[in-house]
Amino acid sequence: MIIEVTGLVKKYKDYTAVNGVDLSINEGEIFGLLGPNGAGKSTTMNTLLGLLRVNDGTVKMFGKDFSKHAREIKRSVGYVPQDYAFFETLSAIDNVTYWGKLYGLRGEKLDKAVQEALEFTGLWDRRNGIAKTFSGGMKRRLNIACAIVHKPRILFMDEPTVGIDPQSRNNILESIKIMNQNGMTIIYTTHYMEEIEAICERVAIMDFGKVIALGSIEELIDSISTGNRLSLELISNTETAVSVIEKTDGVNACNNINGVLDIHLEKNERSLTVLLENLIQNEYEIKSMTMEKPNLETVFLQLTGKKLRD
Ligand SMILES: Nc1ncnc2c1ncn2[C@@H]1O[C@H](COP(=O)(O)OP(=O)(O)OP(=O)(O)O)[C@@H](O)[C@H]1O
Repeated sequence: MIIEVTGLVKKYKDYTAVNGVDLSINEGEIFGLLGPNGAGKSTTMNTLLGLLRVNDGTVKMFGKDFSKHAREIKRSVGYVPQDYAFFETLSAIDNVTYWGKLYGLRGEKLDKAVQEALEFTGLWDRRNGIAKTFSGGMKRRLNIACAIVHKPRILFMDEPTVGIDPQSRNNILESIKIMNQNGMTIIYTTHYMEEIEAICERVAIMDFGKVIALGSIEELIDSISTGNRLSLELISNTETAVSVIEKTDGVNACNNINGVLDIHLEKNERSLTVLLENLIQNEYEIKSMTMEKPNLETVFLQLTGKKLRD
């Protein structure tokens, strides 16, 4: 276990933003913190990083109590904040050098580390460019270069893809996988479930300052009772089909949405077969059909009754 958090509480005056969070993170994993805006992800991350004082609870990193060994622990930790952590008026190379120096690197070791961080983030060719002239994607990559120059063992990333185009986002997600393959443990917050599904092994889902579910993506999906969701278009008689479908074994709900039947199936391997057999027996003809498997959004919806991005 590289990080162990027990009973973490963080209050802002009377408001409890993190309310008794327990987390255990294994060395070498990409661990996701998923939750809607305001769930307490950033606050959790900032307390783990020692940037905010905790009101209660303990944090251990590398087996050591953070409150007693903060200085030593911080040398092996990197942080990519949601906001840009570089000077807009400095060049990329000057920014990364600045961060390298803050972590105690000097001389050739510093130069080599700066080059490696800029090469890794694809910014070496633009190293003399001034940060404020960079595109959103390049700025996000520069933020990462500043955070990894000292080669941390644990990297915290707080929504590092906010406000960038899909190509830059994929580029960043790919580089996270490479850093992880090279041995870095990564803690990643986002409110995009697709990002968690793309890179994380395990995820903690947060809502109102609490962890409401924790496990691998498969474990979380297996833990809910919701099955597949079917969108079905019939050639005719859509209205009468609703009651037939609703009465079919294995169907939880059926709604007619502008001529398309939105059907929620039970978590049962046979529910689709039974439904299709019933429709054919009743002489309904199918025009089109798409099926959506349960995902982390479904897990969140079942646990909280609301959507991740409401
Ligand atoms: N400095 C602060 N003072 C008072 N309240 C705060 C402060 N920072 C955060 N909060 C509140 O604490 C709660 C948790 O915020 P936090 O930023 O940790 O959530 P989050 O899950 O990271 O959300 P987001 O995805 O929007 O960053 C929110 O209700 C927020 O308004």
